[in-house]
Amino acid sequence: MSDSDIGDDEDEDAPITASNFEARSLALDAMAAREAQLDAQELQLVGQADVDEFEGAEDMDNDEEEVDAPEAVGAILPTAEEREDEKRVGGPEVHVVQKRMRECVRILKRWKVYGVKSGRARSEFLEQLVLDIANYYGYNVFLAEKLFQLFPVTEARSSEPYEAIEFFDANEVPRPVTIRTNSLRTRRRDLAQALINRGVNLEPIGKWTNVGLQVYESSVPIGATPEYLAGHYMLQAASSFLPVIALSPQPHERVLDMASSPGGKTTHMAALMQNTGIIFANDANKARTKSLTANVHRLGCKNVVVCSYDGREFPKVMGGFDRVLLDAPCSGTGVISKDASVKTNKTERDFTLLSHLQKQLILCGIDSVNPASRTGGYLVYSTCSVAVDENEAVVDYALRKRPNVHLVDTGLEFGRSGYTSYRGKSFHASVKLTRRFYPHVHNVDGFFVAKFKIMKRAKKEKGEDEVKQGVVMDEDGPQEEIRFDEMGDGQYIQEAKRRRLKARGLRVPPRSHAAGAAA
Ligand SMILES: C[S@@+](CC[C@H](N)C(=O)[O-])C[C@H]1O[C@@H](n2cnc3c(N)ncnc32)[C@H](O)[C@@H]1O
Repeated sequence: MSDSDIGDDEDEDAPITASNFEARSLALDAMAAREAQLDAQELQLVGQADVDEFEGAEDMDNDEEEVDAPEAVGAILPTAEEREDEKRVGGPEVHVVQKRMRECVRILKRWKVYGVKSGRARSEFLEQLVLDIANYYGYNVFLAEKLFQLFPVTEARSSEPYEAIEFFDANEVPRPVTIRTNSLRTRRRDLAQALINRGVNLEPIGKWTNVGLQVYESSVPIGATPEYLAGHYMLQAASSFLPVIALSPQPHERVLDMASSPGGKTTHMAALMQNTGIIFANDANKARTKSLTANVHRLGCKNVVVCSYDGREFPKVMGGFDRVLLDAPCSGTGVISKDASVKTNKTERDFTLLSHLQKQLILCGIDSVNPASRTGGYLVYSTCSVAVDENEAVVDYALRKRPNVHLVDTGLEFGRSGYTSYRGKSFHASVKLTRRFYPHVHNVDGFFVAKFKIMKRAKKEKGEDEVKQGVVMDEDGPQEEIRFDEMGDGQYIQEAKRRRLKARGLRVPPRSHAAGAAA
Protein backbone atom coordinates (compact mmCIF):
# COMPACT_ATOMS: atom_id res chain seq x y z
CA MET A 1 0.00 0.00 0.00
CA SER A 2 1.37 3.37 -0.97
CA ASP A 3 1.39 6.47 1.17
CA SER A 4 -1.09 8.06 -1.22
CA ASP A 5 -3.69 5.60 0.05
CA ILE A 6 -3.60 7.40 3.36
CA GLY A 7 -3.51 10.90 1.94
CA ASP A 8 -0.89 13.59 1.70
CA ASP A 9 -1.60 15.09 5.03
CA GLU A 10 -1.86 11.60 6.54
CA ASP A 11 1.76 10.62 5.98
CA GLU A 12 2.23 7.33 7.89
CA ASP A 13 5.51 8.57 9.35
CA ALA A 14 3.83 11.70 10.73
CA PRO A 15 3.21 11.68 14.47
CA ILE A 16 -0.20 10.36 15.59
CA THR A 17 -2.33 13.13 17.10
CA ALA A 18 -5.84 13.31 18.54
CA SER A 19 -7.11 14.75 15.23
CA ASN A 20 -5.61 12.14 12.87
CA PHE A 21 -5.95 9.17 15.23
CA GLU A 22 -9.25 7.79 13.85
CA ALA A 23 -8.33 8.21 10.16
CA ARG A 24 -4.89 6.62 10.71
CA SER A 25 -6.45 3.73 12.56
CA LEU A 26 -9.00 3.10 9.76
CA ALA A 27 -6.30 3.38 7.11
CA LEU A 28 -4.09 0.88 8.94
CA ASP A 29 -7.00 -1.59 9.25
CA ALA A 30 -7.68 -1.26 5.53
CA MET A 31 -4.01 -1.76 4.73
CA ALA A 32 -3.86 -4.88 6.93
CA ALA A 33 -6.97 -6.32 5.23
CA ARG A 34 -5.52 -5.74 1.75
CA GLU A 35 -2.20 -7.27 2.72
CA ALA A 36 -3.97 -10.36 4.06
CA GLN A 37 -5.87 -10.67 0.80
CA LEU A 38 -2.67 -10.36 -1.24
CA ASP A 39 -0.96 -12.97 0.97
CA ALA A 40 -3.82 -15.40 0.40
CA GLN A 41 -3.71 -14.84 -3.36
CA GLU A 42 0.04 -15.32 -3.39
CA LEU A 43 -0.25 -18.56 -1.40
CA GLN A 44 -2.82 -19.87 -3.84
CA LEU A 45 -0.56 -19.08 -6.77
CA VAL A 46 2.42 -20.77 -5.13
CA GLY A 47 0.31 -23.85 -4.35
CA GLN A 48 -0.94 -24.04 -7.92
CA ALA A 49 2.58 -23.59 -9.25
CA ASP A 50 3.70 -26.56 -7.12
CA VAL A 51 0.95 -28.76 -8.56
CA ASP A 52 1.64 -27.54 -12.10
CA GLU A 53 5.33 -28.16 -11.63
CA PHE A 54 4.70 -31.89 -11.37
CA GLU A 55 1.44 -32.38 -13.16
CA GLY A 56 1.81 -30.18 -16.20
CA ALA A 57 -0.02 -26.90 -16.51
CA GLU A 58 -3.27 -28.14 -18.06
CA ASP A 59 -6.51 -27.95 -16.22
CA MET A 60 -7.41 -31.58 -15.55
CA ASP A 61 -10.91 -31.07 -14.31
CA ASN A 62 -12.78 -32.80 -17.09
CA ASP A 63 -12.16 -35.30 -19.82
CA GLU A 64 -13.16 -32.82 -22.53
CA GLU A 65 -10.04 -30.75 -22.07
CA GLU A 66 -7.63 -30.00 -24.88
CA VAL A 67 -5.36 -32.99 -25.28
CA ASP A 68 -1.78 -33.15 -26.55
CA ALA A 69 -1.48 -34.47 -30.09
CA PRO A 70 -1.02 -38.26 -29.94
CA GLU A 71 2.38 -38.03 -31.66
CA ALA A 72 3.54 -35.56 -29.02
CA VAL A 73 2.51 -37.99 -26.29
CA GLY A 74 4.36 -40.85 -27.98
CA ALA A 75 7.45 -38.66 -28.43
CA ILE A 76 7.86 -38.43 -24.65
CA LEU A 77 9.35 -41.92 -24.74
CA PRO A 78 12.96 -41.92 -25.91
CA THR A 79 13.81 -43.74 -29.11
CA ALA A 80 16.27 -46.64 -29.00
CA GLU A 81 18.91 -44.25 -30.30
CA GLU A 82 18.20 -41.66 -27.63
CA ARG A 83 18.41 -44.38 -24.98
CA GLU A 84 21.80 -45.45 -26.28
CA ASP A 85 22.95 -41.82 -26.22
CA GLU A 86 21.75 -41.47 -22.64
CA LYS A 87 23.62 -44.64 -21.65
CA ARG A 88 26.79 -43.45 -23.39
CA VAL A 89 26.93 -40.27 -21.32
CA GLY A 90 26.21 -42.14 -18.07
CA GLY A 91 22.46 -41.53 -17.94
CA PRO A 92 20.09 -38.75 -18.92
CA GLU A 93 20.45 -35.25 -17.53
CA VAL A 94 18.51 -34.56 -14.34
CA HIS A 95 16.14 -32.03 -15.89
CA VAL A 96 15.36 -34.46 -18.75
CA VAL A 97 14.49 -37.26 -16.31
CA GLN A 98 12.40 -34.93 -14.14
CA LYS A 99 10.41 -33.72 -17.12
CA ARG A 100 9.92 -37.21 -18.52
CA MET A 101 8.75 -38.55 -15.13
CA ARG A 102 6.26 -35.70 -14.91
CA GLU A 103 4.95 -36.43 -18.35
CA CYS A 104 4.76 -40.21 -17.87
CA VAL A 105 2.83 -39.74 -14.61
CA ARG A 106 0.43 -37.32 -16.28
CA ILE A 107 -0.21 -39.74 -19.14
CA LEU A 108 -0.51 -42.87 -17.01
CA LYS A 109 -2.96 -41.26 -14.65
CA ARG A 110 -5.21 -40.15 -17.52
CA TRP A 111 -4.48 -42.96 -19.91
CA LYS A 112 -7.86 -42.75 -21.64
CA VAL A 113 -7.45 -39.03 -22.21
CA TYR A 114 -3.78 -38.83 -23.20
CA GLY A 115 -2.40 -42.28 -23.80
CA VAL A 116 -4.77 -44.48 -25.73
CA LYS A 117 -4.41 -42.64 -29.02
CA SER A 118 -0.64 -42.29 -28.75
CA GLY A 119 -0.09 -45.65 -30.43
CA ARG A 120 2.23 -46.69 -27.59
CA ALA A 121 1.51 -49.32 -24.95
CA ARG A 122 0.79 -48.32 -21.37
CA SER A 123 3.53 -50.76 -20.30
CA GLU A 124 6.08 -48.70 -22.28
CA PHE A 125 5.29 -45.62 -20.20
CA LEU A 126 5.36 -47.67 -16.99
CA GLU A 127 8.70 -49.19 -17.90
CA GLN A 128 10.16 -45.78 -18.73
CA LEU A 129 8.85 -44.30 -15.50
CA VAL A 130 10.46 -47.07 -13.43
CA LEU A 131 13.77 -46.64 -15.27
CA ASP A 132 13.67 -42.90 -14.65
CA ILE A 133 12.75 -43.35 -10.99
CA ALA A 134 15.68 -45.75 -10.57
CA ASN A 135 17.94 -43.25 -12.27
CA TYR A 136 16.69 -40.13 -10.54
CA TYR A 137 16.59 -41.51 -6.99
CA GLY A 138 19.58 -43.87 -7.39
CA TYR A 139 17.95 -47.31 -6.98
CA ASN A 140 18.72 -50.50 -8.83
CA VAL A 141 15.94 -51.11 -11.36
CA PHE A 142 14.76 -54.27 -9.60
CA LEU A 143 14.09 -52.46 -6.30
CA ALA A 144 12.67 -49.35 -7.95
CA GLU A 145 10.11 -51.55 -9.70
CA LYS A 146 9.34 -53.58 -6.57
CA LEU A 147 8.62 -50.45 -4.55
CA PHE A 148 6.82 -48.73 -7.42
CA GLN A 149 4.40 -51.67 -7.63
CA LEU A 150 3.21 -51.04 -4.08
CA PHE A 151 1.34 -47.99 -5.32
CA PRO A 152 -0.72 -48.92 -8.35
CA VAL A 153 -1.29 -46.29 -11.02
CA THR A 154 -5.01 -45.77 -11.11
CA GLU A 155 -7.08 -43.54 -13.37
CA ALA A 156 -7.28 -40.46 -11.22
CA ARG A 157 -7.44 -36.70 -11.60
CA SER A 158 -4.00 -35.51 -12.52
CA SER A 159 -4.11 -32.89 -9.81
CA GLU A 160 -3.99 -35.68 -7.20
CA PRO A 161 -0.43 -36.33 -6.06
CA TYR A 162 1.09 -39.50 -7.40
CA GLU A 163 1.72 -41.83 -4.48
CA ALA A 164 4.76 -43.77 -5.70
CA ILE A 165 6.64 -40.53 -6.35
CA GLU A 166 5.64 -39.24 -2.93
CA PHE A 167 7.05 -42.44 -1.39
CA PHE A 168 10.36 -42.13 -3.26
CA ASP A 169 10.55 -38.42 -2.36
CA ALA A 170 9.96 -39.18 1.32
CA ASN A 171 12.85 -41.65 1.29
CA GLU A 172 15.15 -38.73 0.45
CA VAL A 173 14.21 -36.83 3.60
CA PRO A 174 15.27 -37.86 7.13
CA ARG A 175 12.44 -38.69 9.53
CA PRO A 176 12.11 -36.59 12.68
CA VAL A 177 14.51 -37.38 15.52
CA THR A 178 12.50 -39.01 18.29
CA ILE A 179 13.28 -40.32 21.77
CA ARG A 180 11.41 -42.65 24.11
CA THR A 181 11.21 -41.72 27.77
CA ASN A 182 12.36 -44.58 29.98
CA SER A 183 9.52 -44.68 32.47
CA LEU A 184 11.67 -46.89 34.74
CA ARG A 185 13.86 -43.85 35.42
CA THR A 186 11.82 -40.70 34.87
CA ARG A 187 8.56 -39.12 33.67
CA ARG A 188 8.16 -37.61 30.22
CA ARG A 189 7.43 -34.13 31.49
CA ASP A 190 10.50 -34.15 33.78
CA LEU A 191 12.69 -35.40 30.96
CA ALA A 192 11.29 -32.78 28.59
CA GLN A 193 12.03 -30.03 31.12
CA ALA A 194 15.56 -31.28 31.74
CA LEU A 195 16.30 -31.35 28.00
CA ILE A 196 14.66 -27.96 27.38
CA ASN A 197 16.99 -26.57 30.05
CA ARG A 198 19.91 -27.87 28.00
CA GLY A 199 18.70 -26.11 24.87
CA VAL A 200 16.72 -28.90 23.25
CA ASN A 201 13.57 -27.90 21.40
CA LEU A 202 11.08 -30.76 21.63
CA GLU A 203 7.42 -31.73 21.85
CA PRO A 204 5.37 -34.85 22.52
CA ILE A 205 5.17 -37.02 19.37
CA GLY A 206 1.43 -37.51 19.27
CA LYS A 207 -1.55 -38.75 21.25
CA TRP A 208 -0.81 -42.39 20.43
CA THR A 209 2.25 -42.53 22.73
CA ASN A 210 2.72 -41.16 26.22
CA VAL A 211 6.48 -41.70 26.26
CA GLY A 212 7.61 -40.31 22.89
CA LEU A 213 9.20 -36.90 22.28
CA GLN A 214 10.10 -35.36 18.95
CA VAL A 215 13.31 -33.33 18.89
CA TYR A 216 13.09 -30.31 16.57
CA GLU A 217 16.53 -28.89 17.24
CA SER A 218 19.20 -29.23 19.83
CA SER A 219 22.32 -27.32 20.77
CA VAL A 220 23.73 -30.47 22.43
CA PRO A 221 24.34 -33.95 21.00
CA ILE A 222 21.14 -35.79 21.90
CA GLY A 223 22.96 -39.12 22.26
CA ALA A 224 25.40 -37.82 24.87
CA THR A 225 23.48 -35.73 27.41
CA PRO A 226 23.76 -36.60 31.13
CA GLU A 227 20.09 -37.69 30.93
CA TYR A 228 20.92 -40.06 28.06
CA LEU A 229 23.90 -41.52 29.93
CA ALA A 230 21.72 -41.93 33.03
CA GLY A 231 19.24 -43.97 30.98
CA HIS A 232 16.37 -41.52 31.07
CA TYR A 233 15.66 -42.08 27.41
CA MET A 234 16.35 -44.17 24.34
CA LEU A 235 17.03 -42.61 20.95
CA GLN A 236 14.44 -44.53 18.99
CA ALA A 237 12.43 -44.13 15.81
CA ALA A 238 8.73 -43.55 16.45
CA SER A 239 7.84 -46.58 14.29
CA SER A 240 9.75 -48.81 16.72
CA PHE A 241 7.25 -48.05 19.45
CA LEU A 242 4.46 -49.61 17.40
CA PRO A 243 5.13 -53.37 17.72
CA VAL A 244 5.63 -53.03 21.48
CA ILE A 245 2.37 -51.09 21.87
CA ALA A 246 0.67 -53.81 19.81
CA LEU A 247 2.18 -56.63 21.90
CA SER A 248 1.29 -54.82 25.14
CA PRO A 249 3.32 -57.01 27.52
CA GLN A 250 1.87 -57.14 31.04
CA PRO A 251 3.64 -57.08 34.42
CA HIS A 252 4.75 -60.51 35.68
CA GLU A 253 4.57 -62.13 32.26
CA ARG A 254 7.16 -64.31 30.55
CA VAL A 255 8.12 -62.73 27.25
CA LEU A 256 10.45 -63.67 24.40
CA ASP A 257 12.04 -61.03 22.14
CA MET A 258 13.32 -63.34 19.40
CA ALA A 259 15.53 -60.86 17.49
CA SER A 260 16.22 -58.11 19.96
CA SER A 261 19.52 -56.26 19.42
CA PRO A 262 20.19 -53.43 20.09
CA GLY A 263 17.25 -53.59 22.47
CA GLY A 264 15.02 -50.60 21.71
CA LYS A 265 11.94 -52.78 21.96
CA THR A 266 13.24 -55.02 24.76
CA THR A 267 13.83 -52.03 27.03
CA HIS A 268 10.44 -50.55 26.10
CA MET A 269 8.80 -53.86 27.09
CA ALA A 270 10.76 -53.95 30.36
CA ALA A 271 9.34 -50.51 31.19
CA LEU A 272 5.76 -51.53 30.34
CA MET A 273 6.21 -54.59 32.55
CA GLN A 274 7.51 -52.29 35.33
CA ASN A 275 10.65 -54.42 35.66
CA THR A 276 8.64 -57.48 36.72
CA GLY A 277 8.24 -60.89 35.08
CA ILE A 278 10.98 -61.92 32.69
CA ILE A 279 12.05 -61.06 29.15
CA PHE A 280 14.36 -63.36 27.24
CA ALA A 281 16.10 -60.99 24.84
CA ASN A 282 17.60 -63.12 22.11
CA ASP A 283 19.66 -62.28 19.05
CA ALA A 284 21.48 -64.69 16.77
CA ASN A 285 24.31 -62.21 16.30
CA LYS A 286 26.46 -62.42 19.43
CA ALA A 287 28.41 -59.26 18.59
CA ARG A 288 25.14 -57.30 18.44
CA THR A 289 24.10 -58.49 21.90
CA LYS A 290 26.86 -56.24 23.34
CA SER A 291 24.89 -53.10 22.52
CA LEU A 292 21.74 -54.85 23.74
CA THR A 293 23.36 -55.62 27.09
CA ALA A 294 24.69 -52.07 27.34
CA ASN A 295 21.21 -50.62 26.74
CA VAL A 296 19.62 -53.02 29.22
CA HIS A 297 22.08 -51.82 31.88
CA ARG A 298 21.89 -48.13 30.97
CA LEU A 299 18.11 -48.10 31.12
CA GLY A 300 18.01 -50.05 34.40
CA CYS A 301 16.08 -53.09 33.14
CA LYS A 302 16.23 -55.78 35.78
CA ASN A 303 13.90 -58.34 34.23
CA VAL A 304 15.92 -59.08 31.10
CA VAL A 305 18.00 -62.17 30.32
CA VAL A 306 20.17 -61.77 27.21
CA CYS A 307 20.80 -64.85 25.10
CA SER A 308 22.14 -65.65 21.65
CA TYR A 309 20.48 -68.44 19.71
CA ASP A 310 19.27 -68.71 16.19
CA GLY A 311 15.61 -67.84 16.65
CA ARG A 312 14.73 -71.04 14.81
CA GLU A 313 15.98 -73.02 17.80
CA PHE A 314 12.98 -71.87 19.82
CA PRO A 315 10.92 -73.45 21.36
CA LYS A 316 13.45 -76.27 21.63
CA VAL A 317 15.64 -73.96 23.72
CA MET A 318 12.71 -72.67 25.75
CA GLY A 319 8.98 -72.24 25.21
CA GLY A 320 5.76 -71.51 27.06
CA PHE A 321 5.89 -67.72 26.73
CA ASP A 322 2.91 -65.46 27.46
CA ARG A 323 3.97 -63.20 24.58
CA VAL A 324 6.54 -63.28 21.83
CA LEU A 325 7.88 -60.40 19.77
CA LEU A 326 9.41 -61.25 16.41
CA ASP A 327 10.91 -58.03 15.07
CA ALA A 328 12.30 -59.94 12.15
CA PRO A 329 15.53 -59.45 10.23
CA CYS A 330 14.43 -57.78 6.99
CA SER A 331 15.51 -55.91 3.87
CA GLY A 332 15.09 -52.47 5.47
CA THR A 333 13.03 -51.02 2.59
CA GLY A 334 11.16 -48.97 5.17
CA VAL A 335 14.29 -47.19 6.40
CA ILE A 336 15.93 -46.10 3.16
CA SER A 337 16.14 -42.52 4.43
CA LYS A 338 18.50 -43.84 7.16
CA ASP A 339 20.39 -46.36 5.07
CA ALA A 340 20.63 -45.42 1.41
CA SER A 341 22.73 -48.52 0.64
CA VAL A 342 19.45 -50.50 0.54
CA LYS A 343 18.69 -48.70 -2.76
CA THR A 344 21.41 -50.57 -4.57
CA ASN A 345 22.39 -53.64 -2.57
CA LYS A 346 19.11 -55.58 -2.51
CA THR A 347 18.45 -58.21 -5.12
CA GLU A 348 15.58 -60.59 -5.80
CA ARG A 349 17.55 -63.36 -4.09
CA ASP A 350 17.78 -61.32 -0.86
CA PHE A 351 14.00 -61.03 -0.72
CA THR A 352 13.57 -64.75 -1.40
CA LEU A 353 16.04 -65.70 1.33
CA LEU A 354 14.67 -63.20 3.84
CA SER A 355 11.08 -64.25 3.26
CA HIS A 356 12.08 -67.88 3.80
CA LEU A 357 13.92 -67.07 7.04
CA GLN A 358 10.99 -64.94 8.25
CA LYS A 359 8.57 -67.82 7.59
CA GLN A 360 10.74 -70.21 9.59
CA LEU A 361 11.12 -67.72 12.44
CA ILE A 362 7.41 -66.92 12.66
CA LEU A 363 6.45 -70.59 13.01
CA CYS A 364 9.05 -71.04 15.74
CA GLY A 365 7.75 -67.89 17.44
CA ILE A 366 4.17 -69.14 17.34
CA ASP A 367 5.20 -72.53 18.73
CA SER A 368 7.00 -70.77 21.59
CA VAL A 369 3.80 -69.15 22.85
CA ASN A 370 1.85 -70.81 25.65
CA PRO A 371 -1.69 -71.06 24.26
CA ALA A 372 -2.96 -71.63 27.79
CA SER A 373 -1.46 -68.34 29.05
CA ARG A 374 -4.01 -66.72 31.38
CA THR A 375 -2.90 -63.19 30.52
CA GLY A 376 -1.51 -63.40 27.03
CA GLY A 377 -1.05 -65.96 24.27
CA TYR A 378 0.07 -63.43 21.63
CA LEU A 379 2.78 -63.02 19.04
CA VAL A 380 3.57 -59.76 17.26
CA TYR A 381 5.40 -59.92 13.96
CA SER A 382 7.03 -56.74 12.68
CA THR A 383 9.52 -55.59 10.07
CA CYS A 384 10.96 -52.27 8.95
CA SER A 385 10.23 -53.29 5.38
CA VAL A 386 7.35 -52.37 3.10
CA ALA A 387 7.78 -55.40 0.82
CA VAL A 388 4.72 -57.67 0.66
CA ASP A 389 6.79 -60.86 0.50
CA GLU A 390 8.31 -60.01 3.89
CA ASN A 391 5.01 -59.00 5.45
CA GLU A 392 1.54 -60.12 4.32
CA ALA A 393 2.99 -63.20 2.56
CA VAL A 394 4.74 -64.29 5.79
CA VAL A 395 1.62 -63.68 7.89
CA ASP A 396 -0.57 -65.57 5.42
CA TYR A 397 1.90 -68.46 5.43
CA ALA A 398 1.75 -68.63 9.24
CA LEU A 399 -2.06 -68.68 9.13
CA ARG A 400 -1.99 -71.56 6.67
CA LYS A 401 0.64 -73.56 8.55
CA ARG A 402 -0.76 -73.06 12.03
CA PRO A 403 -4.54 -73.46 12.11
CA ASN A 404 -4.51 -72.74 15.84
CA VAL A 405 -3.67 -69.04 15.33
CA HIS A 406 -5.64 -66.07 14.10
CA LEU A 407 -4.94 -62.41 13.56
CA VAL A 408 -6.34 -59.83 15.95
CA ASP A 409 -6.51 -56.06 15.85
CA THR A 410 -3.13 -54.50 16.59
CA GLY A 411 -4.79 -51.81 18.71
CA LEU A 412 -2.75 -49.19 16.83
CA GLU A 413 -4.63 -45.99 16.14
CA PHE A 414 -3.21 -45.35 12.70
CA GLY A 415 -1.59 -47.11 9.77
CA ARG A 416 -3.06 -48.58 6.61
CA SER A 417 -4.60 -52.05 6.43
CA GLY A 418 -2.38 -54.80 5.05
CA TYR A 419 -3.01 -56.08 1.52
CA THR A 420 -5.45 -58.98 1.19
CA SER A 421 -4.50 -59.41 -2.45
CA TYR A 422 -1.41 -58.30 -4.28
CA ARG A 423 -0.33 -58.80 -7.85
CA GLY A 424 -2.44 -61.88 -8.40
CA LYS A 425 -1.86 -63.40 -4.96
CA SER A 426 -4.71 -63.59 -2.46
CA PHE A 427 -4.17 -63.59 1.26
CA HIS A 428 -6.56 -64.54 4.06
CA ALA A 429 -9.23 -61.88 4.51
CA SER A 430 -8.10 -61.26 8.11
CA VAL A 431 -4.73 -59.96 6.84
CA LYS A 432 -6.50 -56.61 6.61
CA LEU A 433 -6.05 -56.46 10.40
CA THR A 434 -2.32 -56.01 9.93
CA ARG A 435 -0.94 -52.49 9.73
CA ARG A 436 1.36 -50.79 7.22
CA PHE A 437 3.13 -47.52 7.95
CA TYR A 438 4.67 -45.30 5.28
CA PRO A 439 7.10 -42.38 5.48
CA HIS A 440 5.10 -40.25 3.02
CA VAL A 441 1.77 -40.89 4.79
CA HIS A 442 2.58 -41.16 8.48
CA ASN A 443 5.97 -39.42 8.63
CA VAL A 444 7.48 -42.50 10.32
CA ASP A 445 9.82 -45.13 8.89
CA GLY A 446 8.16 -47.70 6.67
CA PHE A 447 6.97 -50.44 9.01
CA PHE A 448 4.66 -53.44 9.26
CA VAL A 449 2.91 -54.87 12.33
CA ALA A 450 0.74 -57.99 12.71
CA LYS A 451 -0.67 -59.41 15.94
CA PHE A 452 -1.61 -63.09 16.35
CA LYS A 453 -3.59 -64.81 19.08
CA ILE A 454 -2.38 -68.35 19.67
CA MET A 455 -5.02 -70.87 20.67
CA LYS A 456 -4.73 -74.44 21.91
CA ARG A 457 -4.37 -76.96 19.16
CA ALA A 458 -7.64 -78.69 18.22
CA LYS A 459 -8.63 -81.56 20.53
CA LYS A 460 -8.13 -85.04 19.24
CA GLU A 461 -11.23 -86.33 17.51
CA LYS A 462 -13.15 -89.27 18.96
CA GLY A 463 -11.46 -92.56 18.10
CA GLU A 464 -8.16 -90.79 17.62
CA ASP A 465 -6.99 -91.81 21.10
CA GLU A 466 -4.52 -94.23 19.71
CA VAL A 467 -2.86 -91.58 17.57
CA LYS A 468 0.58 -90.57 18.73
CA GLN A 469 2.26 -87.33 17.84
CA GLY A 470 5.85 -86.66 16.95
CA VAL A 471 8.01 -83.72 16.13
CA VAL A 472 10.23 -83.39 13.08
CA MET A 473 12.44 -80.76 11.59
CA ASP A 474 11.24 -79.71 8.19
CA GLU A 475 12.00 -76.78 5.95
CA ASP A 476 9.60 -74.67 8.02
CA GLY A 477 11.55 -75.32 11.19
CA PRO A 478 10.85 -77.58 14.14
CA GLN A 479 7.48 -78.40 15.64
CA GLU A 480 5.84 -79.50 12.43
CA GLU A 481 3.61 -82.21 13.80
CA ILE A 482 3.30 -85.52 12.14
CA ARG A 483 0.80 -88.10 13.20
CA PHE A 484 1.23 -91.84 13.42
CA ASP A 485 -1.72 -94.03 12.74
CA GLU A 486 -1.87 -96.96 15.21
CA MET A 487 -3.14 -99.40 12.60
CA GLY A 488 -0.88 -98.59 9.69
CA ASP A 489 2.24 -97.60 11.60
CA GLY A 490 2.01 -100.02 14.54
CA GLN A 491 5.31 -101.66 13.68
CA TYR A 492 7.17 -98.35 13.70
CA ILE A 493 5.59 -97.31 16.98
CA GLN A 494 6.57 -100.58 18.65
CA GLU A 495 10.10 -100.25 17.37
CA ALA A 496 10.36 -96.70 18.67
CA LYS A 497 9.09 -97.89 22.07
CA ARG A 498 11.76 -100.62 22.14
CA ARG A 499 14.48 -98.06 21.38
CA ARG A 500 13.22 -95.70 24.11
CA LEU A 501 13.21 -98.51 26.69
CA LYS A 502 16.67 -99.63 25.64
CA ALA A 503 18.00 -96.10 25.92
CA ARG A 504 16.63 -95.87 29.46
CA GLY A 505 18.27 -99.21 30.40
CA LEU A 506 14.91 -100.97 30.84
CA ARG A 507 13.95 -104.47 29.77
CA VAL A 508 13.11 -104.56 26.08
CA PRO A 509 10.24 -106.94 25.22
CA PRO A 510 10.86 -109.38 22.39
CA ARG A 511 9.84 -108.18 18.92
CA SER A 512 6.47 -109.31 17.73
CA HIS A 513 6.56 -110.85 14.26
CA ALA A 514 5.08 -107.78 12.55
CA ALA A 515 7.38 -105.30 14.32
CA GLY A 516 10.39 -107.38 13.47
CA ALA A 517 9.44 -107.23 9.85
CA ALA A 518 9.36 -103.46 10.00
CA ALA A 519 12.72 -103.07 11.75
C1 LIG B 1 15.31 -55.60 13.03
S1 LIG B 1 16.67 -56.07 13.93
C2 LIG B 1 16.04 -56.12 15.56
C3 LIG B 1 15.90 -54.76 16.22
C4 LIG B 1 15.50 -54.88 17.66
N1 LIG B 1 14.27 -55.61 17.81
C5 LIG B 1 15.37 -53.54 18.33
O1 LIG B 1 14.25 -53.04 18.46
O2 LIG B 1 16.36 -52.96 18.76
C6 LIG B 1 16.76 -57.76 13.53
C7 LIG B 1 17.74 -58.56 14.35
O3 LIG B 1 17.59 -59.93 13.99
C8 LIG B 1 18.81 -60.58 14.24
N2 LIG B 1 18.74 -61.88 13.56
C9 LIG B 1 19.03 -62.18 12.28
N3 LIG B 1 18.80 -63.48 12.04
C10 LIG B 1 18.33 -64.02 13.19
C11 LIG B 1 17.92 -65.32 13.57
N4 LIG B 1 17.94 -66.35 12.72
N5 LIG B 1 17.52 -65.52 14.83
C12 LIG B 1 17.52 -64.50 15.72
N6 LIG B 1 17.91 -63.25 15.41
C13 LIG B 1 18.30 -63.01 14.17
C14 LIG B 1 19.83 -59.60 13.73
O4 LIG B 1 21.08 -59.83 14.33
C15 LIG B 1 19.20 -58.25 14.12
O5 LIG B 1 19.76 -57.79 15.32
